Amino acid sequence: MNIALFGYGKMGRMIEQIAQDRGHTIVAKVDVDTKEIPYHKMDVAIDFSTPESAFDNITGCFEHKVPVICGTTGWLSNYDQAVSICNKNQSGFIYASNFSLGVNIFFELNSYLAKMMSGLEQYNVSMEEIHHTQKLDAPSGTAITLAEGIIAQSDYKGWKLDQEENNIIPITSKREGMVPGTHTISYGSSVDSIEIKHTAHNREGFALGAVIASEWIQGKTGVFSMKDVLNLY
Ligand SMILES: NC(=O)C1=CN([C@@H]2O[C@H](COP(=O)(O)OP(=O)(O)OC[C@H]3O[C@@H](n4cnc5c(N)ncnc54)[C@H](OP(=O)(O)O)[C@@H]3O)[C@@H](O)[C@H]2O)C=CC1
Ligand SMILES: O=C(O)C1=N[C@H](C(=O)O)C[C@H](O)C1
Repeated sequence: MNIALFGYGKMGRMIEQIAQDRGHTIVAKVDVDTKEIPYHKMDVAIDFSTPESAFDNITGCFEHKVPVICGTTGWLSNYDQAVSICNKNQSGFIYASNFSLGVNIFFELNSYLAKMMSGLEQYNVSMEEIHHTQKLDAPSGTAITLAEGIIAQSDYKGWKLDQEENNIIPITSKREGMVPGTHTISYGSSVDSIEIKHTAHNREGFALGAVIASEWIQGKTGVFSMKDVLNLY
């Protein structure tokens, strides 16, 4: 498979390594200075760039019918527009706030726990995410997906960063050293607490998931999620 990398930073480099190990070829590394983007060479584009550049990168690919796997976070106010450009051009698209198998299992666990806890008024939920100091967005995309998972199963109406309000999930974002990504969800009452936590030890899981998604989307048109790729129940 011929892969183009949009963004060749920490994730782009890790994806290159894993993709080559799985027999794929990197045909382009696109960054802000790239003058001519060789869409005709690409079977798939993988975007791990920046919140500011992701939308233009992705939609440029759709206009050339190149399917896109996007892991960039912090640009989702334009997600619906990206979906309609994908559909209009009969291209393929998977966005995931987190491509790792472990986090996608954690998403399911989070929904299940939220369903069990809904209606138990003695418990309040809160979330903490910790990432490296170079991260541009807060809260993390993964924390937003986790909050959306809780909201779908409960009476919580939304989430807010560093703010306690009725029916709102408070999210705390910490930036420390080189932390690849740690997410904790806590339900607290006056007598006890329940916590679930996912800790990434490195970026390999994210990168492998993105390459597996790229393999999966070959020959497909439409908009999919990692749930489709991993076939989790
Ligand atoms: N979904 C998931 O599983 C994961 C998502 N992420 C997300 O992926 C994104 C990238 O993360 P990470 O690799 O750690 O970040 P990095 O900052 O290490 O890499 C981003 C790269 O994008 C480049 N870039 C800047 N502008 C453009 C442009 N217009 N087109 C293409 N590339 C551009 C940057 O170049 P320069 O440095 O020259 O500006 C940089 O090399 C983030 O949004 C992060 O949250 C990260 C890990 C997992
Ligand atoms: O920026 C990162 O590093 C990460 N970003 C994603 C997010 O915002 O959730 C995924 C992972 O946690 C690492």
